[in-house]
Amino acid sequence: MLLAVDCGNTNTVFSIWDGESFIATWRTATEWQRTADQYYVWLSTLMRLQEIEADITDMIISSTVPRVVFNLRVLADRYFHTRPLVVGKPECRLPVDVRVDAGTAVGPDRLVNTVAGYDLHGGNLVIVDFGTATTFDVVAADGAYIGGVIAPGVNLSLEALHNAAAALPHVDISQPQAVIGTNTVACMQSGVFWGYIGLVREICARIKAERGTEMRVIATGGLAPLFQQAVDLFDDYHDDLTMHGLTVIHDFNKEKAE
Ligand SMILES: Nc1ncnc2c1ncn2[C@@H]1O[C@H](COP(=O)(O)OP(=O)(O)O)[C@@H](O)[C@H]1O
Ligand SMILES: CC(C)(COP(=O)(O)O)[C@@H](O)C(=O)NCCC(=O)O
Ligand SMILES: [K+]
Repeated sequence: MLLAVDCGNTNTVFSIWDGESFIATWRTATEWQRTADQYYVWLSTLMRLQEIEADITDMIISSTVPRVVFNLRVLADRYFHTRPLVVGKPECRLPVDVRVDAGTAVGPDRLVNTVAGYDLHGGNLVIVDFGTATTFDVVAADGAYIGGVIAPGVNLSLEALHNAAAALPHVDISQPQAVIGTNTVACMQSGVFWGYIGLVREICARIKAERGTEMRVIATGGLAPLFQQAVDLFDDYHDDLTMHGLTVIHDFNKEKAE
C-alpha cells in the first residue's frame, strides 16, 4: 500500500491508498523538528486505534517545507523499508510539463494539484488551493503547469491584522451577516471574507482573459465551501485533490520504472 504525505506550511496530511481508495487520512501540524520515530509512533497508534492493517510498501511526499523531507525520508527507510518519491526531485517524473521561468522552483503542492486537476478534468483549468497561502495554478490545454498567482492565505490575512494592530483581536473566518460591520470582529470578518471573494473573482476573470479561452475553476482546501456558499466562484470542489494527484504521480513513476 501507498503512504501519501502532503506537507503544507501549516498542516501535514498522511493518507493510506490501497490502490482503489484512501482507507485512512490523518492530519498533524507541520513541525520540521519531528523525528521519524515520532511520526511512526503517531501513525502506528492511529492505525491500531482504527484497526487498520496496512502493509506500507511505497511512500510519496509533497512538501512545501523542504526541511521536513529529511525526517520523512528516514521514516520511509527505517520503518517501511522503502525509498520515497519526493515531488520536485529529479527522480520523480511528472506526467505533465512545467513551463515557467528558468530557475523557478515551483511549489510541489502546485505541481501535484496540476496533475490531479488534469487527471480529473482535462486541461484549461484554474486550481485554487486555500492553504497557508492561497495559490492559483494555471493548467494549459495539454495539462502543463504554466504559472499562476500566490495570495496571502485567509487565516494569514486575519492573523496579520491581529499581529500588526494592538486593538484587533484574533478572529476566525466566517461569513458576516452584513458587509457593514457594526463591531470590530464583524468589520474584520467582512474585510477578509468579501475581500477574498473579490480577490478570487478578479484573479480568475483576469486569468481567463489573459488566456483568451474558457477555463474551469477547481477549488481545494477546507475554506473553499465557505466562499462558494456565498457566491458561485468554482465549477468544482475536491477536498482531497492533492492526495489524488500524489496517487497519479506514484502510478506514473511505477509504470515508467517497469
Ligand atoms: N475547514 C476549515 N475551516 C476553517 N479553517 C480551515 C479549514 N481547513 C483548513 N483551515 C485553516 O486554513 C489554513 C490552511 O490550512 P491547510 O490547508 O492545512 O494549509 P497548508 O496546506 O498550507 O498546511 C490553516 O490555518 C487551517 O487552520
Ligand atoms: C505558495 C506556497 C507557499 C503554498 O504553500 P501552502 O499554502 O500549501 O503551504 C508553496 O507552493 C511554495 O512554497 N511555493 C514556492 C514558490 C512557487 O510555487 O512559485
Ligand atoms: K496552497
